[in-house]
Amino acid sequence: MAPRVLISDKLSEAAVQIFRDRGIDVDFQPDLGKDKDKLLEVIGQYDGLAIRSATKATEKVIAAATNLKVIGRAGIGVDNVDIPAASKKGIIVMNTPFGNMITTAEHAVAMMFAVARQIPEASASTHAGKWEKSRFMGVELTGKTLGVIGAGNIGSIVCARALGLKMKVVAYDPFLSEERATEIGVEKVELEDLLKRADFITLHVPFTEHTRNILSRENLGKTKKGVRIINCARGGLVDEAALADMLKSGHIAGAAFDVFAEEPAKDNPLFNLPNVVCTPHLGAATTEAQENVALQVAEQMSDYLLTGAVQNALNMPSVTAEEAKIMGPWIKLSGHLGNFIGQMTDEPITAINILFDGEASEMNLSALTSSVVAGIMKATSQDVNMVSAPVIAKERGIRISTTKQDQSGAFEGYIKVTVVTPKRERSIAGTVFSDGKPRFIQIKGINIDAEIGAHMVYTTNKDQPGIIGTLGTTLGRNGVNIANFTLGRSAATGEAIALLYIDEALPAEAIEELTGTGLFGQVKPLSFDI
Ligand SMILES: NC(=O)c1ccc[n+]([C@@H]2O[C@H](COP(=O)([O-])OP(=O)(O)OC[C@H]3O[C@@H](n4cnc5c(N)ncnc54)[C@H](O)[C@@H]3O)[C@@H](O)[C@H]2O)c1
Ligand SMILES: O=C(O)[C@H](O)COP(=O)(O)O
Repeated sequence: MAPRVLISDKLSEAAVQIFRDRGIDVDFQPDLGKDKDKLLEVIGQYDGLAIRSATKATEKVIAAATNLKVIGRAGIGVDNVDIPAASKKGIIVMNTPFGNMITTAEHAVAMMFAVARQIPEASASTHAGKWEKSRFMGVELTGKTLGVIGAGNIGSIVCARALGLKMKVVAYDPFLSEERATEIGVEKVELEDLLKRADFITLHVPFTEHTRNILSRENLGKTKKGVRIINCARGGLVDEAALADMLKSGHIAGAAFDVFAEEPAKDNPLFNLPNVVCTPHLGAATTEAQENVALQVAEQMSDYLLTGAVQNALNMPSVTAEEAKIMGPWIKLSGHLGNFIGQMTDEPITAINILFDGEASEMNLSALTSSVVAGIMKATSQDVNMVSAPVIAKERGIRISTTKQDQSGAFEGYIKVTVVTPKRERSIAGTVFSDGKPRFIQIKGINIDAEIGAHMVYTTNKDQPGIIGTLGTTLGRNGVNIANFTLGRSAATGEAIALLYIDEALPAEAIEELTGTGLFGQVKPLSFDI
């Protein structure tokens, strides 16, 4: 059955066409996101949810989304999505980080001009037939200092435009390197310095616990008299009440805001103050940007739902469609290795160490690691996947470490997983043969060559004659057909292991019989999601 996607915000209809062309069953209901109850009622039917900022993908919505695999944000900000809740449920959250950045940067620059020359008020006055030529005295931008808070995708475009306008640009961004600052032609400064020096301040940071109220009353008080403030990033970055007070006192000369602490903004301290320019979150509202983000989100969501390729996800490493094809068998192998250990382990796991050798070490290790961890967790919970497993592991305090090497002799590459519990360490290694089939090649340091089947049995015993016969006759007597039988032994410890791939699950009677012989240390039935 084709995957089903709900578009619950006003996306360009270009997205609908992409989904249809890719064979996805799409429901375009652009106003549904505003109706919380309706969204809760229908969300369970969909594999994908495509949104902008009006739909709130809250914990409650995510809990009701019993089939949801991906949330696609046609835009940048994902503060309307409960990402931890989505991750825990194994739902990928992706955005389109580049599709509207130029448009939004242009809006910030337009707002800077608007507030410098009081264009909206002058326009309203002229429309009213007043011709107030002497009322609207502005300031030039040339030679003025622009303080940019956050020099990422949008901030750095604003910097480039401002330099073109012959402004001096200083940027505060703790994650901006000196090299990058030089490359984009700005002076990297501390926030205090920016506040003191800027004639215009523009914000381009995400809304996080660190950036909330970054322009607090205290920080606004440190600004240069006559400063103008532009916010086209997120509401909540500036203390609106403090800003209103300082606009009234004349310390701050103007403000241009596209985003507000509460949206839709109906009643805001900044409304109706002179020289405050407001737009209703229009930063991304151009035909070009809306086409870009709609096309991108539809392509990304379709790729994920149809091929497993992951692009621009916020809670999962990226895997291209090409990588997904090449890595497919290795991702399967990683899952099986994890799942073997998960099924063998009945104590709390404290650490997972993964060694990637040769060919495997050149792949997307984050994706392979997530698959190992998901495989381990799947042994105890069916609902876990590559998105949720690392989150659950972190919650349980499991340390995950990875190592790369290139030493394989017999194989082009392999993966070895070692799991540590308070009592012991357990390890298994596997590879992918040229036929694309994953194999187990080592358990407990003992070499084997085992095909992986849906039903298997793992046994350990003292290396002595008669074991193969006992296994064969017991399984035969219980009507179990053996598809593949692999043995391995350690000369050092005198221990032997067997891994059997069988046609159906091992009945309890067979396990009892084998255990009753006293020949086996362990008789463990296993199952794998092939
Ligand atoms: N108004 C709109 O319609 C609209 C449209 C698109 C994006 N946005 C918003 O614009 C903002 C910027 O988007 P972007 O795509 O440039 O993001 P980005 O991730 O590319 O850049 C954000 C920058 O902020 C920096 N940063 C993070 N924490 C910081 C801190 N505490 N202090 C200073 N800098 C910090 C980061 O290092 C990064 O360089 C986001 O809030 C986004 O939601 C708004
Ligand atoms: O984060 C974004 O991409 C912008 O805030 C745009 O939001 P919108 O899609 O609701 O216009």
